[in-house]
Amino acid sequence: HGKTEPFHVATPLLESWALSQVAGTAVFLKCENMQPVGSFKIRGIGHFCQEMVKKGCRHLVCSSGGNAGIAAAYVARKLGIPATIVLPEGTSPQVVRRLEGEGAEVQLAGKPPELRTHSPASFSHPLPREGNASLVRELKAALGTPPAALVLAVGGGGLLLGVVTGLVEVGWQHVPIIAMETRGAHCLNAATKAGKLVTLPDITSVAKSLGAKTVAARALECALECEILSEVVEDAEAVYAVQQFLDDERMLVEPACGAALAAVYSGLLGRLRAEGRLRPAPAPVVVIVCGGNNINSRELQALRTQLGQS
Ligand SMILES: COC[C@H](NCc1c(COP(=O)(O)O)cnc(C)c1O)C(=O)O
Repeated sequence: HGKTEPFHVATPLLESWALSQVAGTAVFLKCENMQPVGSFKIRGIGHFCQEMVKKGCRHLVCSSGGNAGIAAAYVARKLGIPATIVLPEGTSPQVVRRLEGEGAEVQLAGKPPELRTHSPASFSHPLPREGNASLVRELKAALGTPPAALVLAVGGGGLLLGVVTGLVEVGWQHVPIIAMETRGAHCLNAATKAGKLVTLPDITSVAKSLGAKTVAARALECALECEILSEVVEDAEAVYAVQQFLDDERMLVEPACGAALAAVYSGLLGRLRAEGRLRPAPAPVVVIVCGGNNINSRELQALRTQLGQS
């Protein structure tokens, strides 16, 4: 592997018959769950780590909810340098196992780590968003014409910022973005309502990967400047979407990703069109399936029981 080629793969843009039926419009899925690290994180963190190593970094340290950590550990292994990943208590055992499998040193922190401190997952740095912008270049290559809307999940706003950067780069800056959060991890929505950054007292959503208490300032600026619809779904809707997606497409993703899929499964897309907040267009709606490793069949069952869905 050349040191400068990106570590991410160009993921499939899957036309989903099932989700198109539910949404009543064409829905295409950008399958970032198929990245070698199980989520889109390889695009931003991977690019960031490569640049840091070029600048002489010899040890990657990343505090993470797990997915950014796996991406950093994967890149560190590929580049032949050590990695230390700081994780919150209660991270899924399979994430710890994968990190150790990648050769990383794992440190379990107390509360979910404040991601912005010393982690490449910090959302203020421009490199992760440049990496995430590669996703939109692939969409442009695959679709040619702009989608009717782009649906994505928001934690600290890194994915959102990367997508905005990519849309501007390919001349699709007018494509509406539907920015999905779960209640209890809705730092962007709270900020857009307040017109300024808001720090949530705690993360109470089961979608721990969306667990940034404060959204990146640049993401709030984007939400106020660009055509971004900030929407919040309940944990129950996100977990229901995970289950429906598993049955519809036979792929298992985290509740964080369920938040994006819930734009379809909760009927939100239809409501936005009915309210005229989303122009009905023949063009497809693209949902970014961000993936995530903090889930398995047993954990999904436990979540469904906890939320009274089984
Ligand atoms: C605690 O976790 C923060 C970060 N996950 C972020 C994340 C997001 C949100 O992306 P963001 O908006 O933070 O760029 C969405 N979907 C998935 C599957 C994610 O893992 C991490 O893994 O360290």
